[in-house]
Parts: sequence; C-alpha cells; structure tokens
Amino acid sequence: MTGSDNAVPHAEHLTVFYASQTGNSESISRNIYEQAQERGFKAQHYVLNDHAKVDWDKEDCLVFVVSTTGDGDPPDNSTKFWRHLRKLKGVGLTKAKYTILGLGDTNYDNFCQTAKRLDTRLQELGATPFYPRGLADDATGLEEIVDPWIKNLWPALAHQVVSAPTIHDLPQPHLTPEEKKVVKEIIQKQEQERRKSIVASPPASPKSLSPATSATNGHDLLKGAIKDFSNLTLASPVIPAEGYKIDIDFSTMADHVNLTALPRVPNANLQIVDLDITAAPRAPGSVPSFIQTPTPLLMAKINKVQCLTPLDALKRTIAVEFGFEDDVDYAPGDAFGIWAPNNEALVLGVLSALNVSDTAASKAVRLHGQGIPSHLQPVESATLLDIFRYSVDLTTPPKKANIRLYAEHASDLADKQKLMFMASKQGVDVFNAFRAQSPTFLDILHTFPSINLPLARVIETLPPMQPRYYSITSSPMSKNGHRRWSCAFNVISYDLPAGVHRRGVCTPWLDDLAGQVPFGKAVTTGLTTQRLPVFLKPNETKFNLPSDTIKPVIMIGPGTGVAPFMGFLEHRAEQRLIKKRLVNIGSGPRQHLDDHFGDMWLFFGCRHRERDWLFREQMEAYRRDGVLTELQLAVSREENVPNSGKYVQDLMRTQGKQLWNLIHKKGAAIYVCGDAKGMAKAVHDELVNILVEHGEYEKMAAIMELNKWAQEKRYLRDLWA
Ligand SMILES: Cc1cc2nc3c(=O)[nH]c(=O)nc-3n(C[C@H](O)[C@H](O)[C@H](O)COP(=O)(O)O)c2cc1C
Repeated sequence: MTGSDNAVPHAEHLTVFYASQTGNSESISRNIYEQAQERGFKAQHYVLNDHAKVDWDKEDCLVFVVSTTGDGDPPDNSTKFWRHLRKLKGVGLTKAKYTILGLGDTNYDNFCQTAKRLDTRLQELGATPFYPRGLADDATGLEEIVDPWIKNLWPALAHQVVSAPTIHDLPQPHLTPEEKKVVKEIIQKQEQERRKSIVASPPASPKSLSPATSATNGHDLLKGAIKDFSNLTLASPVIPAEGYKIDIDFSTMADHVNLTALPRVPNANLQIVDLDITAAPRAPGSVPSFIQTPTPLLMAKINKVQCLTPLDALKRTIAVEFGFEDDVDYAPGDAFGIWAPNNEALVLGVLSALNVSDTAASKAVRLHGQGIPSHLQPVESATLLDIFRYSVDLTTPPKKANIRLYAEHASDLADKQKLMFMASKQGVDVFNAFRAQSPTFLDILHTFPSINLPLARVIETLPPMQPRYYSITSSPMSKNGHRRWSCAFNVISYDLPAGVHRRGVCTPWLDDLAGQVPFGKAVTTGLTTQRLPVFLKPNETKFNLPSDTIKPVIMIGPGTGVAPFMGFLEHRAEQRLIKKRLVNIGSGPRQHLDDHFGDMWLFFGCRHRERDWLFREQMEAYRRDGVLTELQLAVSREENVPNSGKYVQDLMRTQGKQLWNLIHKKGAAIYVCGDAKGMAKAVHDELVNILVEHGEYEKMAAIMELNKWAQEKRYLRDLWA
C-alpha cells in the first residue's frame, strides 16, 4: 500500500458519554474521546443528559464514564437520562455494545453505585458489554484503574471493528516508498549536520521561539498584507500578527522509521460558496448573526471598570459593570457568557498567511456541506473575516488529528515528515513539547511554511469558538439592578520561558476595550461605546441565596472564587434596606433588623492583603454595616500579619466550633466557589473534620452527612478546573 486515504480504516462510530459532578468523569471521558478521534474513530462526546442527540442503534460502541455523588446518587447532569432509562421497556437496546468506567470513592458506602446501576439496567434492556467495567477509586487514586483501563480499551474496541485493519497496523501512510527513502536520507543528513553543529558552535540561544522572518512566509507576505488589509472597515488600523516560529528538537525522529498510531485525517465536508457580493458592513458594535447562544444574546455596554490589583500583584484582576437598555432578570449566583472575538491582529495575520486578500476577506460566503461541525451549520452568509473572528478558535493548541491533516497538506518533505512524526505514537514527546509552547494556528503556519491548506479545511478543522463564563457579582435588587451585571476576572496574559507573550481570548480583549484602567477607583467616564455580546447563564445547581432570609450562609471563596458571594452580599444589603424601612412602619413594638436575617460568614483567601485582597472596601463596608457577620481573611504569602501563611481551610479549622453551631443549631447553608482540585477538596476534608470534632460523628458518618446536605442543596459548590 502506498499510503493513500485507502490505508486508513473506515472510521467506526464510537460515542463517549459522561456524567460528572465535579469534572473528573468529564475530563477523563474527553481524553478517551480525543484518543478515539486520533485513532480514526468517528467519535462523539456527550454529557448523559444529551443522550437523545445520538441514535444509539447506529453506534458501534458506547463508552460511559460516570461518577457517583451524594449518597450513592448519579451526578446532576444525568438525571434526565435516568428518567429516560427508567421509562424504557422490554429489551430495546439489543444492538448496543457498551462498556463503563465508574468513578467513586471507597470512603463512601455506595462505592461506584452509578456505574453499577447503569450496568445492570443496560443489560436488563438487552445491551451487551464488550469490555469489562472499570471501577476507579478516588481514595487510592483514580489513575490506578483509569490508565490501564483506557490502555486496554483500544484493543478491545479494535476487536469489535469488523471492516478494516486497526490503525496500529498501518504502514507509514501518505509517503511512497521512494519518498520514504528520500525522507530518510534527509533526516539522516540533518541529524549529521545537527551533531556537527553541536560540536562546532557555542550553545544555542535559550530563546526557542522567534518571530518568523522567512521571505516565503514572513515579512514579505506580511508587508503585502498590511497594505492589503488597510482598507478594511476597522475602528483603527490593526497590524496583522506575525506569529512565532517554534523551534523544537526533532532529533529523536531519526530513531523511528515506522510511525504507528497515526490519527485519521479528518473528513472533508465543508464547502465554501462565494456569494460574489461584498457584504454590507455590519452595524457598528453588532455581531454576526451566526453566533448561537443558549439564552438570548444581549448587547451590553460597559458602565464601569475598576482594577482591583496593583502593578506588583501576581495577577491583574478587573471588575467590570455591564449595562443594558432593558431589564434582564437574574438571581445572585447566576453567571453570564461573553462571546469574545479572536484578537484582531491574529485574525489578520492568519488571513494573510492563508493568502486571503482583503477583498476576499470582506466578501460574503456561504458555508455548507454534510456533517460539518454544528457551529458552522447556520452560516448562511458571512464574511471570512467574521468567521475567523467569531467562529473558530485560533489559540487552542492543536490536536494530533490536526497535525496529521497539516502533514497531509505540507508540500515540503521535511515539514511533512516532522508533522507526521508529531502525530504518531513515536513522536508524542515532541508533540507535547510543541503543545507546551501554546502555539496559535498562526505559529503553526509560520513554523511549517509549506502547509498549504484549503480554506474550507482550515475552517472546519479548527476548534469552534466557545463563549467565556463569569459569575455575576451584583444583585438585581440594587439600584437599576436589572439593567446592570457586574463580574470580576483575572486578565489572562503571561510570558512563556522562551520570552513569548501569550494572551487569553476574552479577558485581555475586555481589558483593552475597558481601557486598561490603572489600580484604584472605579472609572465611569470616557469608556468605550462599543456594545458587547453577552447572554445569561442561569445557575443549574441552585447555587443561589436561600429564599428563607433567616437561614445563615457560610461562604468559602478565595481569589476570584469570591465573585458570586459579592452578588450574595449586595443582594442581602438590599434586602436589609427594604426590611429596615418596613419594620419601623406601624404602631407595633420596634423589631431588630437582625431578627430577620441569618448570619453571613465569608472565608476569603489572598496572597498579600495590599496586592490581591479583592473587593476589600466592599467587604469591610458590609462588615461594618452588619451585612457580613464574620469576615475571615486568610493571607497565604505575607508575613507578620494576622492569619499569615494560612488558607481558607485553616481558618475554618480555627472557627470549627462556631461553624458547627451555625450548621447544627441554625441550619446554615454552605457554599464553596473556586478551584475544584486543591481548595474544594481541602475545604471538604475540613468540613468532615468539623463534623467529627464538634458534632461527634464517626468519619464515615460525617462523610455521609455531607452527602445528604449536598443532596438537600444545603452544601453547594460552584467549582472550576
Ligand atoms: C459530595 C460527594 C459525594 C460523593 N458520594 C459518593 C458515593 O456515594 N459513592 C462513591 O463511590 N463516590 C462518591 N463520591 C466520590 C466521587 O464519585 C469521586 O470523587 C469522583 O472522582 C468524582 O467524579 P466527578 O468529578 O466526575 O463527579 C462523592 C464525592 C463527593 C464530593
């Protein structure tokens, strides 16, 4: 076989479902899904509640990754699925072949109950397991079971595949024997030269990335592009980004002639039809109509911006208030999504590198084709410029399947061979080193200048752009509350060791739009008039203030995890104001305000009080006014101050008795927001300790009690990875 597309097995259908409460099953299932794609499966990845999106009869194999939560309960994002499963009758799933990876913790009574129940029910319905169930234990380390289970899944799946040889058996594809010979010679020659140069020359500069300057794809083209793009309708001229040539050591490539486990080249489905009209310019501040959001898209203006951290802080955190023309209903604890565009210079740089002229970029096109990614379906008419701004993700590092595709379209044999190597099992270290540099799509084009990818392939194979979500820090009850939302976030911007500057998509864009205000008072004047595309994301886990205002609230949220609690506090301050007016009306005995409101405790953590005590003024004011009953501040990196070297869980320990009283005697609700791994686990463990120490529970009984509270929505967590 000479290595044409015929060498690749016909993709087999595989769907990976997950049910996850705190994200473990989700990320493990995503890993399986990505590996499946790389191995040539036509894979899909869904949360179990979206079970109806898949025609189970048409799937060759189903893989379920499910955790157990509460007291042996399935995660919230699978409850709809369980209702559906209960309703199914007879043996309606006889065609389904499946396997299950369960995640649980042997400290709990009902270890991996969800996985076990699912297994039983699927078999009752006639489905057949094709690979033994795996049950991973968080108590000893999930990876002990998960890693070997995934490793052995592939041979088990290959056994199910009837049509073609597995991808492992593939000869080195897409190179004729003559080509292979030439490539081998080139590699050997390069390797000899590299070795010679190591001996002859002084150590290379530590900078492993450098701006691309090659005449074929670098400055010459970019100079042209600057001229080309100058008449685009942009607010101010933007110079296309240059991209970086990523310098990676390919010396190990010479040791591997036969490459295995190469992913399948993604199918080509998308067609671009040039509608042959210059698109009418969009209204200033509007966004393309193809953007799809789960709740209505709203155009917000920036009312107010404040930088919460000084220059010497580790992170730059800003608080932004958005304003709307009409009322928007929301509750404290909800979040909102922002649909940010890619950095404009990067978009222009990519279009320039793809040789798209300014005229072509601003002409209307229609995207169509069978089986194209769902985010591209609605593109009836849009400009390429808008598609690259809003529809595709230019900054997420590539997956192996993309690298494989780029190899396919590299005309230079050395480029092709390097890309093939990175996509293979043998090149995994080089692939990881490449990804570690966070290459943008533009960097890839500059690093491998002979890649000549048709535009349709670029658009359909780049990941879809995703909205970014932020917790609302304001209350709808405050003045004009329904017409404003606030949020606070860290601006993602960092330098790689090689001296290259990288930026997130949404937060630097917002920071730029808001004028990069300096640390200090909130700025309300002279702000941009540009409207921003946002939409509401109601909280699905009831992470909202209790409706019974007398119920005490314990809030634990270090860093930007405090965001939703600022909304809770603003809301409670408003509730108190209203009550204050009411209680003093009438002839009855005067009532005390605090009789109507339960305690509010906040555990907040920062590194240095002067550098990253976010919302300090507001917190202190709430404390003074009695809205906040107790403020516990943990200061992890500052010396000689109260609570120095402490984290929130340490302060919970010292306040254990009071916390237990609030929980036990007054029925307090507990809220945790922030980092899922480190902080949330430590806080959970500390709650167990408090129940053991002050409530006289056995450890297991304490764990069970916390599960019960999680079920009753009395212990709520809003976490991110
Ligand atoms: C509040 C809570 C309740 C839990 N209840 C159980 C349980 O009843 N049985 C079990 O095996 N594991 C239980 N676990 C452990 C989780 O299943 C385990 O940590 C798993 O890795 C979480 O996966 P996920 O992030 O996908 O939800 C519980 C964990 C938490 C935090």
